[in-house]
Amino acid sequence: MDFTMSARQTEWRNRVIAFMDKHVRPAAPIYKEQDAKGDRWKVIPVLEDLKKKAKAEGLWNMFMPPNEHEDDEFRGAGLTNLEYAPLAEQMGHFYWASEVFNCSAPDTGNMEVFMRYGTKEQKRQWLKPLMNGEIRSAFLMTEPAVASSDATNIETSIKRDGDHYVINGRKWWSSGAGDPRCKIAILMGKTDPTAARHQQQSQILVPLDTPGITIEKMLPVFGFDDAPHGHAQILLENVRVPASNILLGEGRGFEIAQGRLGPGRIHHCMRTIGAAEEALEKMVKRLSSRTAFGKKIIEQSVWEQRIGEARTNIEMTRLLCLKAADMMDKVGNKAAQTEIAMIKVAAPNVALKIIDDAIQAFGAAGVSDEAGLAKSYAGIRTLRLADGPDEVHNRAIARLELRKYSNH
Ligand SMILES: Cc1cc2nc3c(=O)[nH]c(=O)nc-3n(C[C@H](O)[C@H](O)[C@H](O)COP(=O)(O)OP(=O)(O)OC[C@H]3O[C@@H](n4cnc5c(N)ncnc54)[C@H](O)[C@@H]3O)c2cc1C
Repeated sequence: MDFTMSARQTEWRNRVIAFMDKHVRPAAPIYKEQDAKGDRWKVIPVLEDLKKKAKAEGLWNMFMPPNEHEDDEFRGAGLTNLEYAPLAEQMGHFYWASEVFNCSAPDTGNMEVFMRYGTKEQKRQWLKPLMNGEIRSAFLMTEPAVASSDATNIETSIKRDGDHYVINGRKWWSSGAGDPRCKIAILMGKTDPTAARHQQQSQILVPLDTPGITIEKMLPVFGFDDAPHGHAQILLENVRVPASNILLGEGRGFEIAQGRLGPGRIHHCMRTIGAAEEALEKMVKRLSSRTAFGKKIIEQSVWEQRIGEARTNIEMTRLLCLKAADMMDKVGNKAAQTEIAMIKVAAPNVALKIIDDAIQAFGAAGVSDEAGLAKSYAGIRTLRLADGPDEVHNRAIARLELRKYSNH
């Protein structure tokens, strides 16, 4: 085991840190101001400016793994998961920063789907503008009517009709669908309800301007609308798309879902560690600057305990995250399943405790929008649900653990 960063990793990390310090951090108040002004569902100008700068510096599509298909037309930065991990962590210091580098969800997962499973034509039509940061995308799986953490429950129907498929159903928590640049959705639904459980579902491309699509409402997270990205509830009524929009073929939805979520989950975890670091820094600075009951608040031993635990937990979580990333590179996403599940549960829980302590350290300012902590808490809290709730991942971990002792 070698815990030192490679020269390449260090170089990329330093470049991202320099960009964050020089461009992103100073732009945070501008982002906040532009976000607050006027329409909620709009393009935020400072973000577009930052995207141009990042692209010009080659800090672009860094999440995209080395191109397995050797297709030059669709090549990202070519970093491994292990090389990308520390970069995503840096982006996680601001909830909107990953988009600056064209590394934000759900586009990253969707781009990987196009990369792995799309036809050349589908790649040209959708992957290219996504890679250029010109459009955005959504992933439509979860449904209000069923427990969607078990994806076999998904009910939206996808029926073949001549040269087309016709889609009917209601989706919700379709992240990113509020953005005016969001043009394409990857939808999961049932093509054959009579097939074997894991062969009933398929994934299909649905351009969001197709007739029959209605955004019924946007769903807030603890009162935050997460604009301009947002989370939509979408009704699909007799939505007709060409038969060629099906990905990989009928009944292969689960196979695609498996491929999609490995890297996507771990990107969230890496960014979550960045959010925890940001909260810890704010906590320490705030406590060092205020006095109560005759001494600096930070000198109260309870804060030493909280800060000590926070640092230890961040280090443990980062190591687990890097281990999962390394395994994905070396033995593949499937073999790294348990590590991915472990970090998927650990990262948000660790970060939430730290953010909660930081909120406490700020007093009442912590629960307002003054310190950015309330928004951070709300965002990270959703990660105990999004991409599957903690219980489902713990179940997978526990099952492997039980198997170890099944002979006894
Ligand atoms: C902010 C946010 C963004 C999201 N973005 C997207 C998106 O872009 N696209 C998309 O398709 N979905 C998205 N989701 C939806 C998310 O993936 C689902 O909410 C999640 O999979 C859980 O499904 P559910 O809400 O239907 O909960 P349910 O399946 O109804 O589960 C409810 C609860 O039951 C418990 N539970 C479930 N299974 C077990 C078990 N085996 N053992 C013990 N307890 C269990 C858990 O506590 C779970 O939280 C998003 C969600 C949020 C909050």
